[in-house]
Amino acid sequence: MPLQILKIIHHRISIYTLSIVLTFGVLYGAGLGGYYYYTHEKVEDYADAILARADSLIAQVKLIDGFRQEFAVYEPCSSQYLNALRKRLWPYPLIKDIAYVNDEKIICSALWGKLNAPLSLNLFRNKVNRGSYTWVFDAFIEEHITANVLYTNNFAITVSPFAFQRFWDEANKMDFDAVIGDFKHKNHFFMIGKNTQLLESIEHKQAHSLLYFTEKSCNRVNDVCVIVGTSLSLFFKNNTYVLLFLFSLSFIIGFLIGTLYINNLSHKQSLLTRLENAILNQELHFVYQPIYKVKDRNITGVEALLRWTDSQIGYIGPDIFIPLAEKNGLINKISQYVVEHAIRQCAPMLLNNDITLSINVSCADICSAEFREKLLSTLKKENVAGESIILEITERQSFGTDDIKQTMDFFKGTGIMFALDDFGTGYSNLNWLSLLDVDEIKIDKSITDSIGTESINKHILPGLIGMFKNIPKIVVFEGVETEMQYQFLKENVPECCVQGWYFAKAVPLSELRAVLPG
Ligand SMILES: Nc1nc2c(ncn2[C@@H]2O[C@@H]3COP(=O)(O)O[C@H]4[C@@H](O)[C@H](n5cnc6c(=O)[nH]c(N)nc65)O[C@@H]4COP(=O)(O)O[C@H]3[C@H]2O)c(=O)[nH]1
Repeated sequence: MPLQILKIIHHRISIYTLSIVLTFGVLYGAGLGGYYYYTHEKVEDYADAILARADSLIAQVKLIDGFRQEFAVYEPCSSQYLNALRKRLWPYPLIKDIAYVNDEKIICSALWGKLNAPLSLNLFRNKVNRGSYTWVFDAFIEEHITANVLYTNNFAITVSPFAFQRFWDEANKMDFDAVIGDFKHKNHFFMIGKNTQLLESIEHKQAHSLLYFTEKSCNRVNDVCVIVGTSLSLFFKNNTYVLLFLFSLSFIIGFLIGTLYINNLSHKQSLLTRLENAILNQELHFVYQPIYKVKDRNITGVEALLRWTDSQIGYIGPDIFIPLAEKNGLINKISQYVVEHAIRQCAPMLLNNDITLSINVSCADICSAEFREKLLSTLKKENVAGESIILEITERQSFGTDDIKQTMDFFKGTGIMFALDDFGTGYSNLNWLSLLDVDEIKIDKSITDSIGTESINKHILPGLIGMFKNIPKIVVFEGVETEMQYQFLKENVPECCVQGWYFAKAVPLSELRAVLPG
């Protein structure tokens, strides 16, 4: 296989690989963002739901506690007492039992009746005093039975072991951990999930984990806070479906982007190759647009404008192929082509008429020795005076003014003139005007367009006109399209020149000869 083809294949594979990898990166990042957002929302909802459950548990405990005086009328642990407890217990699903306590020992309860022996509440995991109440968490009741009990004096309320049961399912499914504690995180009451130790350490800043994030939901009135935490998985918890989906999507999108890029590249390359061939085969041609003195409508010069009609693509405007040539280092060839062909074509016309030929050149070219050589030799060969040529320059390639100044100095003795093109646009402005001693200023069509309109340029225009009156340069207004613009310029800038469709469009040389006297 020829080396060239191998290079192309290698280049294409690199583009596809890069495009797929980048797409995967973007999709992965977006997926991770979405996954984080989803988990975050879930964690928030989870914390809120647990808090709501804790709040209703506290509400139920408070309600039952409020019945204490009602039970006090009966002999403790009598059958009436126990009956009253059972009746009150019935409607509260989060409460398992109500008991009579004496000396921190359960004597009897709604569920167990009178106990054979008092049950001490002194074996527990955690004990928290809250005002006149005491919470005992995981109090030992019997083998394999523990309970969370709130007691005060002679009264104890046992929380249902199922009060937070449903939250365990979600904790297991989503890898959530939750701690229910007081507002200041001093006491932790209930724990849900497998990794609550890590959550507690992170919460108390004893441990750090980048991929573990926490959310809080608190109720200051009940002095309860629910803290939920979960670890983020960089690989979507190794969910093969998600990963496979991401890979496939990245492959498809990356492949499409790669193909689009390659197509675009080859289109540009083919356009460039075509342009190169067009220059080589001398297929580019010119049209010429006359420039008039506004006060008497006499033609003072013509501007050479390059045209390209490709045999396959058709007409391609200079606004497309000139920037393409500038970007790809072909503009010097174009400029030499323009100089050689336009001067040769116009030589007889320039000899027989007192007019100038304006040629568009790139700043980079006029500074090149090759271009200077070509221009001077063509002028000599065609016997055309330097005074007949105006080189139109713009700042499009942001070329340094120092080099241009040097070039202008170089051409000084030759009579060749310089025009600052597109004045008033981003490419050509007052800064350039002050730095370069040009012979002519070409006012951009956007400023001419503002004549008679309310645009900002209209307000700038009077100032510009005042300035042009005081500088000894030829001023050419480009793109004059209407009678009104013409009349305005004739009245306000009678010394200026004009160019535009109102007077004449750019035409082939044969048509131009018809309007010239000589
Ligand atoms: N709407 C409107 N347009 C008007 C009117 N009067 C003239 N024009 C157009 O305005 C452009 C004037 O040329 P430019 O400012 O030098 O701007 C030129 C110049 O920057 C560049 N260009 C054209 N020929 C050459 C060339 O030979 N060499 C280089 N380097 N650039 C060229 O391409 C640009 C566009 O050239 P064109 O498409 O020929 O467009 C020309 C011309 O056809 C008018 O009344 N109304």
